[in-house]
Amino acid sequence: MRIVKLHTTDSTNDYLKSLAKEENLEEDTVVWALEQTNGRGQMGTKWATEPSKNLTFSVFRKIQQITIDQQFYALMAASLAVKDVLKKLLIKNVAVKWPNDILSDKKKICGILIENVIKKGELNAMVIGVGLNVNQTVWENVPRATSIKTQTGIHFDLQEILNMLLEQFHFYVKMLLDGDLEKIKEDYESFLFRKDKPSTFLNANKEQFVGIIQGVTDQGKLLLLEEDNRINEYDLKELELCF
Ligand SMILES: O=C(O)CCCC[C@@H]1SC[C@@H]2NC(=O)N[C@@H]21
Repeated sequence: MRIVKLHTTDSTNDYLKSLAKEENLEEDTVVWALEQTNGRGQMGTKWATEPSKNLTFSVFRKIQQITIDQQFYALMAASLAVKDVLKKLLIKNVAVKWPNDILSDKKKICGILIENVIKKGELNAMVIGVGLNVNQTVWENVPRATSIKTQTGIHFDLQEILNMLLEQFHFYVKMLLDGDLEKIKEDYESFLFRKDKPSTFLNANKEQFVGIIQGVTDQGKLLLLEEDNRINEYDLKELELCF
């Protein structure tokens, strides 16, 4: 495995995507930056963290092994890898807030952003970007953020946590490649934040409604049991969970 360690870049996802366009990248090439000047999250959000304190990295994976239809499985696999590592570090109350926020004690500790690499006009690979809060303890204007240090009181070596994450990620990628998709989905669903509990959501018109999270579809839509006893599917643009 090749790890490209950078001091600063705009976004490790962008860096890895341009690297993939220029050269024939080997599987599992990792770009890790101590600082990102334009870190991005889902739905056009920003991912800004204190330089050198947290992990911001991206992993390259060929689409030949994980198809575009299975892209959500890569997100689930990455989420499970993060969850396992956090549990090994004795972080409490770890859950995934659908689709890509890993929480500890209801606060966000990690975000994952998967993007496609288009080469010569065709889908070539995916880039799995992970932002994990490790040693940062103070956030300005970021509500509900936490880190490994905040949760444990212990300062961790970033390289050590990265190695743990990559090892665990390979474990789940192997599960994917072995076709054990059901197990990945089952494990992901079992650690969904507020699963099986009545929760309040906002729809695209910002109207409140109540639903009970049942699980996810193969494409990553959220399944909600609603008051009329129907189970409806939602994508990220269509709803927001209220805490
Ligand atoms: O919370 C989210 O919506 C996802 C955040 C993903 C952040 C990571 S940090 C490494 C990689 N590079 C980026 O620009 N984003 C991802």
